[in-house]
Amino acid sequence: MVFLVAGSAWGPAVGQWGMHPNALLDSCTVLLKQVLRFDHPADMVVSRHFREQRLGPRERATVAETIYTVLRKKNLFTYLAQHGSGPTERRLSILGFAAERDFLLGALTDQEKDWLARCDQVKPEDLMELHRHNLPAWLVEPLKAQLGDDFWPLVESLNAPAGLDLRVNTLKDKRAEVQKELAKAAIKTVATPYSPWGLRMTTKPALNKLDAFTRGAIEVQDEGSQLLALLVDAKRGEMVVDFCAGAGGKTLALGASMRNTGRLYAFDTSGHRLDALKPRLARSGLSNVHPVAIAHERDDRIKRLAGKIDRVLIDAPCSGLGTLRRNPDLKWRQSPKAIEELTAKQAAILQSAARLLKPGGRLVYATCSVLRDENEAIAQAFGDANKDFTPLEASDVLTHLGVEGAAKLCSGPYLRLWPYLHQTDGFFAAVWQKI
Ligand SMILES: C[S@@+](CC[C@H](N)C(=O)[O-])C[C@H]1O[C@@H](n2cnc3c(N)ncnc32)[C@H](O)[C@@H]1O
Repeated sequence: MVFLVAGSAWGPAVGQWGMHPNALLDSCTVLLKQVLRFDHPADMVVSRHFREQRLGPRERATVAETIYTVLRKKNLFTYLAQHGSGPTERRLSILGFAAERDFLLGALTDQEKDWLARCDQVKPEDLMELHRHNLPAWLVEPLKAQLGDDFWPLVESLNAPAGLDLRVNTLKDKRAEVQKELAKAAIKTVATPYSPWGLRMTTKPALNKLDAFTRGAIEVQDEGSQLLALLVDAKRGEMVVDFCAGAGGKTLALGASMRNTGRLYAFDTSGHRLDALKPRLARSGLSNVHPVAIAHERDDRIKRLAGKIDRVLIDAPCSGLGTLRRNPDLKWRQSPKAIEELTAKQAAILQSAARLLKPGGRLVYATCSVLRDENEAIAQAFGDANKDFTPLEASDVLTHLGVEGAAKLCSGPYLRLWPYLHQTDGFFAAVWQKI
């Protein structure tokens, strides 16, 4: 049957196993039970499990991919699991088990084998829509209304694993040189089609021991994220604010774009996330970055900088629904109420951060959500209420920066990236100039 994943493109390689299949299936079952409580992000729960359990790299890859496959296909697998026997989480783990079928069969009872063979006979056309799109009901209507015929291509892309992009730190090296260096370490990459800083990998090797990584020449960053930083077009000697800097993915790109000159404030309400920026900053060679933990978006420190800043990026807290390829648990952890709270927060942050800009300055509002409520609706309301901000066409900005085919990345005045069209996560950005 087409739904079961027995080793995906990113799954573990064929070879010797260090564990009996039943022990591995048990490990998946125990972990899945914890993940499906949805009280913490899945990646955190998986990492904790790996710290507590001794598993080899291949077994870890299988367990992680099994969990993520179940999260991606939860509606379908829950439906199929109704008809089997034994604990639900074990049946879900069997359906998502990310290794060769023969290995899995070594762990199954005769009853389970029969049930799995029956699952294999199920055809997509026999299934209800909810078992094919694997989305929560509340998310289906807004996406269908927005996407029309593109709903199914989007769903398929969101339910597939994501690739892996690197950003080359151009303060340290040129992209072509880093590409050659990686090729010598047998890591094949291609230049990203739109970002001038990006390399797309065709495999997922461990990077953190590579010299290019430890000397700060590369960072893992989706091409879409790179394009958000590019839209800011931060220049030498400027005063720039990354308002929701988090662990600094975009801060590092902005700092390099400023050639390590001027002053770049990295604000965030989470001191913990800003702490994660520090080792990345140390590797990057940037000394123009000033991380500041703020209490909220109206913090006094923001008032003091009002009217003084050349460029502000707001990479707003959002539902993350554009990143379902990497974080499939988010579709189960978000809710209409959470989106409503987020949109209120997004509007408040945008309004407050806009005060920082000096006349002629540039404001970029961005999210990694695919929902209109978090994107166009926020940008539209801000534009209507702030006539001292002129909207800029994102495609003009990117074309001016040398991005070929920039119009294909945009919808109306906005940047709108989609996994099924651009092989990036789903991203949105709106750009204004302060009059
Ligand atoms: C999308 S994440 C940022 C990701 C980051 N820019 C990157 O590229 O890695 C949003 C961030 O907004 C922060 N945040 C939430 N509320 C905020 C507020 N009122 N003011 C500033 N930052 C806030 C969160 O802590 C979170 O780190």
